[in-house]
Amino acid sequence: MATNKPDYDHLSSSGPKIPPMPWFGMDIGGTLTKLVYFEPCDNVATDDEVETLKTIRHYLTRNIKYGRTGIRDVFLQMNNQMLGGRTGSLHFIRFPTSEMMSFIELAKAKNFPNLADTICATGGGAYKFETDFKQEVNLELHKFDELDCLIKGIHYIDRNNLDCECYFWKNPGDPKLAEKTPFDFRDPYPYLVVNIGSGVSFLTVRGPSDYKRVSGTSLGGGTFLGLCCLLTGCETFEEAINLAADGDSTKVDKLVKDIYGGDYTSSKFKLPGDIVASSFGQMNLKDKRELASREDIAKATLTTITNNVGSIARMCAVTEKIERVVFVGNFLRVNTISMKLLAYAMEFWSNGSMKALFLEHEGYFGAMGCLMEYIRSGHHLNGLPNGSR
Ligand SMILES: Nc1ncnc2c1ncn2[C@@H]1O[C@H](COP(=O)(O)OP(=O)(O)OP(=O)(O)O)[C@@H](O)[C@H]1O
Ligand SMILES: CC(C)(CO)[C@@H](O)C(=O)NCCC(=O)O
Repeated sequence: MATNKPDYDHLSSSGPKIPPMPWFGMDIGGTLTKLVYFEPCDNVATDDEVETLKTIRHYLTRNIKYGRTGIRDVFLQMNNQMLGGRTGSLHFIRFPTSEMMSFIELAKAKNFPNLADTICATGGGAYKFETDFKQEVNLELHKFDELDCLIKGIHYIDRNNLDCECYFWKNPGDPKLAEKTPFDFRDPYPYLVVNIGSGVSFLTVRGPSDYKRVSGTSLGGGTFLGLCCLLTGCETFEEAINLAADGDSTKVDKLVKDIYGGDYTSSKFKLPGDIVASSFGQMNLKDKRELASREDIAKATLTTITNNVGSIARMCAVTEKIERVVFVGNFLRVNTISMKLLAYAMEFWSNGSMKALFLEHEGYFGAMGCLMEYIRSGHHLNGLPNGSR
């Protein structure tokens, strides 16, 4: 993807000795745990490897649902991938982090520690659950930094997805004309990446290994879901998004025109009447509260969080003199409302100079980067206590 020499050439067959199968990368986030699994299909496996792969196929890649809450995102599967000199498919799996103890129990029941003695993990849960993995299933968690993994994962997937990974929204403000459009991201630097998970991190990326976290906000995907559950009584992210899709946030928010009776136009300042002056600004009045439906409240919650993230992103981009802003994280899953809002807001507030970009594997980059770190580690991690590298 980059004009600069990429930093993952070491994943080719000429790199250091590759680690034993199975190859997993796990990102244990504040809300969701993401798992990327590389399944080789090149028929060069040893007998031991064949057995291991067979067992994993039985439990993992043969299924698309695991228990009540685990899901494999089949539509994101990447075939014909060359990693560490092997050819195979990348599988993408997620489950709520609140189910982690059940996952560990399941791994114990299915004798997973017989298949692997090392698991590479990133995200806050790699630290939080480290002793549980050790005590319950005798598995060493080898920890990698979540933002390093995020950037590595973005670069790998963008470069290697045979279908187009990166896209933008054409005419985002017009429901009839809005159109998802491929974007050529081969020469990406510099760009700002906005990772909207439970909380939000903002990073400037100026080269394959030249990046820094420039800002963050606690008002993120976790806030949207938490507030929506509190205010509407919904139970899941999908339900919250479906409610929002049928809602009208202007019943909840106070717009500029609710204050001015129209646009705010003076000799010095201009604000269109249709933009939000105060999120939830009508909800102090009993009669307005009675008129607002659950759908309206869900839409207002989604709009509030999205606009706030968009506004911080724009400020970071201005300060850092960057024009391309890449939004990732599972908050954007099945959430075209927020993507279009972000796309419209970035364009509108920057007078067309900034572009909002999105990536198909939105929440999986950390787990992908973690898998790459495992492969890069070669044999080094296996059998060594964590931290001895
Ligand atoms: N099935 C789902 N269940 C719960 N939240 C979901 C789901 N799908 C999308 N989301 C949204 O995605 C957010 C979590 O995103 P993501 O997985 O990228 O972050 P995380 O890694 O859990 O959090 P953090 O990086 O802050 O530790 C949730 O807060 C919610 O807004
Ligand atoms: C704590 C992390 C990095 C965990 O992924 C994320 O949730 C985040 O960036 N939260 C925002 C923290 C802040 O206010 O900067």
